[in-house]
Amino acid sequence: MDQWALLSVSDKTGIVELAQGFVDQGIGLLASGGTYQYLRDHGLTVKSLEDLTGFTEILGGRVKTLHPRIYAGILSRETRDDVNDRQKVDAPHVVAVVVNLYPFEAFLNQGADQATLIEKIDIGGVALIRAAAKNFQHVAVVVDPSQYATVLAKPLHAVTVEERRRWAYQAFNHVAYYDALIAQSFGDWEGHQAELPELYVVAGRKSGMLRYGENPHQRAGFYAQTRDVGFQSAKLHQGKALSYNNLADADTAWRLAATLTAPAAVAVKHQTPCGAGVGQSLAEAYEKAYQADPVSIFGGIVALNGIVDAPLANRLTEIFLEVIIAEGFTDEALKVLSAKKNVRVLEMPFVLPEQSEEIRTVTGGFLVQERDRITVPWQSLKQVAGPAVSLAEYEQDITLAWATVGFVKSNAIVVVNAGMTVGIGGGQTNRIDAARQALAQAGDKAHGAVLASDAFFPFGDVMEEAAKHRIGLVIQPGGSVRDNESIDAANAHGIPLFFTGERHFRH
Ligand SMILES: NC(=O)c1ncn([C@@H]2O[C@H](COP(=O)(O)O)[C@@H](O)[C@H]2O)c1NC=O
Repeated sequence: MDQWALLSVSDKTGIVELAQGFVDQGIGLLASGGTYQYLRDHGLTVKSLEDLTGFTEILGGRVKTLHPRIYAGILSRETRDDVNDRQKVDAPHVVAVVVNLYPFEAFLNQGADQATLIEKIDIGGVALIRAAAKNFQHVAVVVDPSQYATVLAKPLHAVTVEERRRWAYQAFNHVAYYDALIAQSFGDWEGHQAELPELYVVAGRKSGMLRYGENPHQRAGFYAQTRDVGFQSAKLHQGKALSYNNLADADTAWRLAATLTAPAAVAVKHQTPCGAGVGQSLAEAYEKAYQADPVSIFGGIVALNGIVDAPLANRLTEIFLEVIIAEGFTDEALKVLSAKKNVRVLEMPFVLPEQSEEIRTVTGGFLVQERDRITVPWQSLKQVAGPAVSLAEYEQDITLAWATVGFVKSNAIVVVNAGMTVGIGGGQTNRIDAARQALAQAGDKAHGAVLASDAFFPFGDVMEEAAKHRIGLVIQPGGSVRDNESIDAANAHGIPLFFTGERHFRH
């Protein structure tokens, strides 16, 4: 045989057809242990790599294809010296390498333990792929059964060098992704480190192209990350695929609703909450999220951290919502929602990932930070002004106000009354405008309400504004050089003022 294809695959899907295609072209088959057996069992004539090298697979498969005769066969160029070398070691002339790696990712997704995962780290397969991809001028490299149809579309000798380079590109991406998952797992086993790693690797698998990005002229895709739960495992019951903007908005709605433990509903527009409510039931929570701002919620995204039943589904369909996300839906609720074909209905668990990082690009690089986790720091909450007050009485409103303000773009002020956001001021370049916006929206509902600020008050003006609107309690991080202005104003107007000692910018 003049030319050989080397096959070593974990996933045997489609391998017989591919191998038959090579045979039909007069190309001989070389295969590693299990692949060899599989092809033989399917009636193909194949030579085992053990026969070729005279070297038996050892260490339970840890070493099976790592042999100079194999690599000479794959890596030799068509130069006189290389061909001489190849012939000197009696190596075959390999024209195609088909490998798919040990399924490390599948085992990772199943939550396999460390020892199992270590055994799923492919060594020889990666080396075979690298060798063939490096020598793409002369060798075709194939790493995934989804490529087989393309490979079989024409005889191997008719494949152009550009096509082989494209396959090599896929192969190097494949190996890089594979290794990134391994590196991330080792990082996870290290546990929390004081420093972020010197080299930061991001691995994503495209779970589908998005129709477009933020605007129709921008290309976009959603890449799922193995370690993160969330939207990749969400079940879309109905409606078109989510768009780029839908996903970004849905993330804010879902994260805020998942931050709250009481039954909660959150409405979001443009990555900013426009209404949020908590209550005894999900229906009550939604009513509040809706009443918070019945104008902005239209065409928005609503997340509900519980099970939606038919009456709630009916209420939800009274206005147009782009996306409804919930922990679950009863069958009757799904039936009700199915009448509104355009509404995307998404089911997913409301559990925030334990450990996760956020990445944002800037020109020339990317920024990495731990995700902000927002909970009221009850232990360190310090009253710094105003009359004594029972925190238990305000617990629900403080919790909602503090969580919501952490999800509103800075500068952010949120006013909450009776488990409902009555005023949200955000995305302002100064704090007093954010306060004025929130308080104007709250109107009479500001009376006795909780006002939360994502960062400290730089002046006493926000307290003065809060007093004008008869706010009941103020919670803010504190830490300004002019904290005394706010403390004096709170004392003068008899408003309890609490410092959290912790801020929650969102830019
Ligand atoms: N150690 C080696 O020399 C080696 N060479 C190839 N493999 C992998 O073994 C698998 C195929 O093995 P088999 O043909 O025995 O079923 C493939 O996933 C291939 O990537 C190896 N296994 C792990 O590294």
